[in-house]
Amino acid sequence: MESRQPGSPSPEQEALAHEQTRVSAMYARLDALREYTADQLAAAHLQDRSGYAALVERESRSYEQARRRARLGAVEEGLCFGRVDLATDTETIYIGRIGLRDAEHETILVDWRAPAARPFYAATPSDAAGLARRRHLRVRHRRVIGLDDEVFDPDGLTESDRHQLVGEAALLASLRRGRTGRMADIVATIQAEQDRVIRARLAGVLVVQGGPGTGKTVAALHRAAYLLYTHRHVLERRGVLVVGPNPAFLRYVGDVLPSLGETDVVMRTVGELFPGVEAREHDPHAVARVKGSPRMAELVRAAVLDRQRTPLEAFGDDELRVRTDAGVLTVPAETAAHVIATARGLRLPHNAARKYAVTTLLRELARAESVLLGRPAEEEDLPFIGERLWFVDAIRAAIDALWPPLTPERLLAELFSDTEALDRVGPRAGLSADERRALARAADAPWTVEDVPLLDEAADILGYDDSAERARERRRAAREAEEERYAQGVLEFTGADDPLLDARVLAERHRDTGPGLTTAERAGQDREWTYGHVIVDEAQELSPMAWRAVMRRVPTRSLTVVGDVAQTGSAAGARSWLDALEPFVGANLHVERLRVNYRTPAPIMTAAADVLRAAAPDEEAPESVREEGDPPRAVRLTGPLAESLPAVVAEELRAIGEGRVAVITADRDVAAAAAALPDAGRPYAGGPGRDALENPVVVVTATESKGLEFDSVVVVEPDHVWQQPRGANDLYVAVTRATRRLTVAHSRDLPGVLNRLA
Ligand SMILES: Nc1ncnc2c1ncn2[C@@H]1O[C@H](COP(=O)(O)OP(=O)(O)OP(=O)(O)O)[C@@H](O)[C@H]1O
Repeated sequence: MESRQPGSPSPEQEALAHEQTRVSAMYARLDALREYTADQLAAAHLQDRSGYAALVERESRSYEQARRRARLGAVEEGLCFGRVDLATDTETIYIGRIGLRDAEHETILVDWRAPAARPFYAATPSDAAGLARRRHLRVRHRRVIGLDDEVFDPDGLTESDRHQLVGEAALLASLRRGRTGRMADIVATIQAEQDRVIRARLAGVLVVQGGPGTGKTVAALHRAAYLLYTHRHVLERRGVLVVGPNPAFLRYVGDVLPSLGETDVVMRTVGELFPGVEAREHDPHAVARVKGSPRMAELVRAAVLDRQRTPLEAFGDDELRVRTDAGVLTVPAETAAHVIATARGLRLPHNAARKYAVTTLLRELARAESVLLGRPAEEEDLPFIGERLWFVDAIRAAIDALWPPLTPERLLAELFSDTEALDRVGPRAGLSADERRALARAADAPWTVEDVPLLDEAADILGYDDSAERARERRRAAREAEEERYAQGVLEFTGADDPLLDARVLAERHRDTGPGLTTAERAGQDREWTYGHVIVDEAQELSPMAWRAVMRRVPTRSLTVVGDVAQTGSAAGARSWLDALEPFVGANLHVERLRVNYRTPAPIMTAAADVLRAAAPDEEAPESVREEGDPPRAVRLTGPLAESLPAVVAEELRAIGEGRVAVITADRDVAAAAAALPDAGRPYAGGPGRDALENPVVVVTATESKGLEFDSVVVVEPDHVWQQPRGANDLYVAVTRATRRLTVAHSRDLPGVLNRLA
């Protein structure tokens, strides 16, 4: 063994000092860049505003500088977290949240998404990816406080030694941290199987199937950041959409992308996909099953056809008769029926075909009027007379009865609140009497999450009356083309060769939408926006109708679909990925499986695996990365929850110290549990703006707990969860939310699948 002089630094101290020098240089460079960006931003603001060219140039500069400043601001903590030493030469590469070059343009830090950073994530003991060593740097407030090395040079290492080295220290340290109620990024510890998911190609459908805690969500979010970095030119303009299961979940994961410096992502629940409607409540299971069925597309189509009527269908009279001041105007039966049949045959959206129906019927009514008044009119005068007749209320009402202007909201509200209409239309979509009854509701009932895909479907079939808008649109397009040509000139003139900025982006940014509106904001407000890529999380919950709404937003079918068919809780959710996606993409799926559970320690996962066998016998339980942990326990509750539950929760709070406890219940018990714990957070009761998930104690139903995690979980009355419509799946979700401790608290007998805990 080498001897050291007393007081001289140990090899580890030397290594730390060496890395500190490098890291300090990176922060110095970061500070310099921040200062430079702030100066540039100030200069851009001071620029002369007069004239279009000056305005465009100013916009271009300040937008870009503001964006750069936001990125530089987001990377303070953990700027650099890794280093690789290549086996072939002496090169070392430092990996961080962003790439940095020093004043001489030498690379001092490589962005984690760049190809050069790949070996840091891809290297495993069996495939070193060209590395001699991988080093994790632990840096807190700009100080290097620790290093973990993995040596890939196999000489001198036994097989078991090598296995122990696989990034464990850094990974386990990060997994052991108490939960904060917000998901954090994992750039420093992405594992090889996750890296494959993150860097998969942009085109096509990637399905990521994995058990609870395998990092599907976190990998999907890193994939969004990776895609935006790698394909920025395509994706910046079209944006990326992330669809998540509920607002609390989106809030829970909402920090991850900004911490990676990415803000051009739209995050929505299915209930928010239709602009103007924000649905949060779900329909009961039986109703949700009907509304999610693909037959609903037929129903919506049939409902629209049902609103396109001949006079016989609308008034029970085969002639169209309208009483006006001049007398009764009559359109003969055959003519009226022909107009409606022709309008139907146009195969245009309902509101577009309406234009034909209205003008033609007005012309026929004008003809009837001229006959009635004994003033024969020339054929070419009829449209003008028709235009005048349009202002006669009775005429407008009669035409609306034959072919009304319809919004999606009006169509569905009128259909669902009219049992006769449901009975007329339902059978055409193959709905049974029971299913039709399930759809019936009051006209003013609030929209549910399950209604949103139906509204979207209706919008697609209805189109909207857009004649005035189209004329405006034509004028605007001409103006915009002119502005774009101008912006191109400005860019060439100013030599701003930023790949993030092209003439269209620049011109768009300058237009009436105002410079503040980002791609994400514009996309979020526009129902017909199509995205460059869509990521669907907890995708097993989507019904066939919800998939139709999602697919409409990504005609290129560039999708990442993330979920676990063993956790499906919703009535019309998926039991197999192929079944769910085949109608849209055929068998063209690339499936990646994640098999390691980073959340739940092995003792809890063993109990959960018993539940999984009932929920999805074909799925394998993921293997826990943490072997050790407190064994799950069962506690008998005596008396009402208000008396028995607080003590159990207090004990858990004591046991975990810093961290969060979740009380997870069946739907029927959630109110009683929340009442028993008045200080607990109820993330779903107070709307999305509240930070209830950050409360030390949270009360949620099993369904609401999907995608979330807590240090300690108390499942109350598991038998009630078990008895829910997809109870086995719900219970599986509930028992896999804990990172450290699991308790089942019960007064009724435990369901058999939890016998291990009895
Ligand atoms: N490579 C990693 N490094 C550090 N933490 C990780 C890593 N992978 C996953 N985790 C952590 O494991 C936990 C579970 O991840 P995540 O929520 O993404 O899993 P999931 O597969 O979506 O789970 P579920 O299906 O239960 O919702 C998170 O706290 C996440 O940060």
